[in-house]
Amino acid sequence: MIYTVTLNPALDYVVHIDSFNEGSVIKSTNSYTSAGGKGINVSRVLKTLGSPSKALGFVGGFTGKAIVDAMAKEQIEADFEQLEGETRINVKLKSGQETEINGVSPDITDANFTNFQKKLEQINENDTVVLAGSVPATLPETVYATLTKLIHNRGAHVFLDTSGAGLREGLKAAPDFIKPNHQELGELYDTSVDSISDAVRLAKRIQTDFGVTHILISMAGDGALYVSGKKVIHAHAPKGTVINSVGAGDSFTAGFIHQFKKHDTVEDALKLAISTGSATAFSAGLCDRETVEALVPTIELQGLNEEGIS
Ligand SMILES: Nc1ncnc2c1ncn2[C@@H]1O[C@H](COP(=O)(O)OP(=O)(O)O)[C@@H](O)[C@H]1O
Ligand SMILES: O=P(O)(O)OC[C@H]1O[C@](O)(COP(=O)(O)O)[C@@H](O)[C@@H]1O
Repeated sequence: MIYTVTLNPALDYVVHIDSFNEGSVIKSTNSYTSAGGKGINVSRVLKTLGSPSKALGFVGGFTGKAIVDAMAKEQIEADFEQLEGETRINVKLKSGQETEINGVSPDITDANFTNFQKKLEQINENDTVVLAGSVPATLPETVYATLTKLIHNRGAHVFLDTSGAGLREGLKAAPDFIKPNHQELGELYDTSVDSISDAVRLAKRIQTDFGVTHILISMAGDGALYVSGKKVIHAHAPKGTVINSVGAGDSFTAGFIHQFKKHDTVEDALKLAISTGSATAFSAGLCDRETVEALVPTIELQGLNEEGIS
């Protein structure tokens, strides 16, 4: 079974405008809401690809109810801990450029967290648990390390997709898979990633410093890297018109796990990951299966040496 954990879900409010002028009244040309937050998006895309999953995390208020209703409508199993406050609204402004205003997370009490941890007792050996998204303000930065240890004790694998302090602390518990994007990777070592070889060098440092087995680095239009042991693979992203890249990273994660859980090669998993991420980037909302399947045969992989050179 695949579980997704979203500690900090969001109702995404996607607003299209012709141009953004600060201080003026702007009429949107199109807008919609979407149940979001990283683990929730992963569950939604897994469903599209044909993998069942169960979504765990915290929701509250009318925004939380909108998420619960959306999951039920899409027939995705979910078991969220209910909070007193309201799940945040994240505004995604599309004006040619993409601007994001992410809301404030509701409070999570000690009792809420204890109830949530009880839900993790259903996890069994060989399950995969995706821990994804930012750490809410009322939880400690070490929360992903705590959860990773707990999940490892139950014999399951952990896929961690987060950034900043949550990633830095989470790495200390050696999750099995991580997927920072190239900016998040740079932030981890207080540097910038300006080339594929920069990304490979830092991925190798993560191997040495934290002992993570499968390191995926997504790089938007530059595709993605997979680093494990001595293996280094660069997957090229297909060319296309980007309509909405919100959820592209989560779609990439879903594509990788869907294929990897079938015991296919990492090469096949990487091809599906790129196809799924790019299919979402080329779509108005999250991807559909036809768009993903059409991209798979177009994806090119390139083996690199440990310096990131072909
Ligand atoms: N401009 C783009 N062109 C083609 N594919 C893209 C583009 N942006 C994102 N993608 C696809 O989505 C995946 C994840 O994108 P990325 O922006 O790196 O993730 P995140 O949303 O986590 O920052 C990429 O590996 C790629 O497959
Ligand atoms: O938890 P975070 O890091 O604030 O991110 C939440 C946002 O990320 C998303 O999950 C999209 O993530 P990606 O674009 O990285 O796939 C949105 O649905 C949500 O608004």
